[in-house]
Amino acid sequence: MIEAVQLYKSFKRKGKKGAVHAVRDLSFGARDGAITGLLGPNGAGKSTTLRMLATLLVADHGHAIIDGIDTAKQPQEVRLSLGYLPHNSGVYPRLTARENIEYYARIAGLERSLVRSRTDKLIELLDMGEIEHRRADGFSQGQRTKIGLARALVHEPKNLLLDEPTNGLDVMATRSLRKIIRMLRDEGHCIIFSSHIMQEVAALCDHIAIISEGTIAIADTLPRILETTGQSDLEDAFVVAIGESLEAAE
Ligand SMILES: Nc1ncnc2c1ncn2[C@@H]1O[C@H](COP(=O)(O)OP(=O)(O)OP(=O)(O)O)[C@@H](O)[C@H]1O
Repeated sequence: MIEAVQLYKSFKRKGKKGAVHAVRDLSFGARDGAITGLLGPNGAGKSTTLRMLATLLVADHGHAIIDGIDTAKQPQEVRLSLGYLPHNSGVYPRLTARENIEYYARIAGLERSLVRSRTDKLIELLDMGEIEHRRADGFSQGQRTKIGLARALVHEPKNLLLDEPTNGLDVMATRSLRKIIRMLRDEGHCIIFSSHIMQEVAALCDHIAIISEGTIAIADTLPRILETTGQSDLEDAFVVAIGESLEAAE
């Protein structure tokens, strides 16, 4: 279970007055055994929110609670139960694809035999055989995303935070990813993924949190979001929810 409670995060602007209010008064929850989609336009605050949940950024105000633990107070403990795919996939260019994954598996404390078997499994699942022994320097966006995903998944974490996980993936890799995410959901994992792709979120998510200008415009199941906004598809509902949220903020 992941809860964001009234999170705020601002960034100072170098050499300028004022700050960018990336996230403001943002609250939502993500259940275990469910896929929660964080859906929002460019610059809405999705990555900033995920980075706070992943303990990489400290909120100015508010709390992020993961399985009852406050991420600001016990970040090390929280990290043990987290898999995180950052927006830029965070790949080490001098390591091969396999080395990138195995390195994370070792950091997560997996035994040597598990490091090998889990890495083998993910390389097969994500169809990475051809790049397994190549250095990541120069990899395409999709190839980097696959490494980032494998690293997020290798220790089979209870909670998964995926920042635009289909970024650069081809059709087959996207299908494999959906299969993996659904399988993990059915095993009881708590999964949050960010996206600005409506079809992807509508197809995969049990719960959707629409974010606009750093705050949650609406968070609910797809049928209830359609009902509340009086629309018949997610794209129209998204436009209505964001418009209402901006009006309320004025
Ligand atoms: N380190 C930073 N320094 C300054 N501004 C930042 C920083 N990180 C994020 N921002 C700003 O905060 C706002 C939210 O950014 P964020 O990356 O969280 O949005 P996003 O919803 O993930 O966007 P996208 O879909 O384009 O990736 C943006 O205006 C962005 O420019």
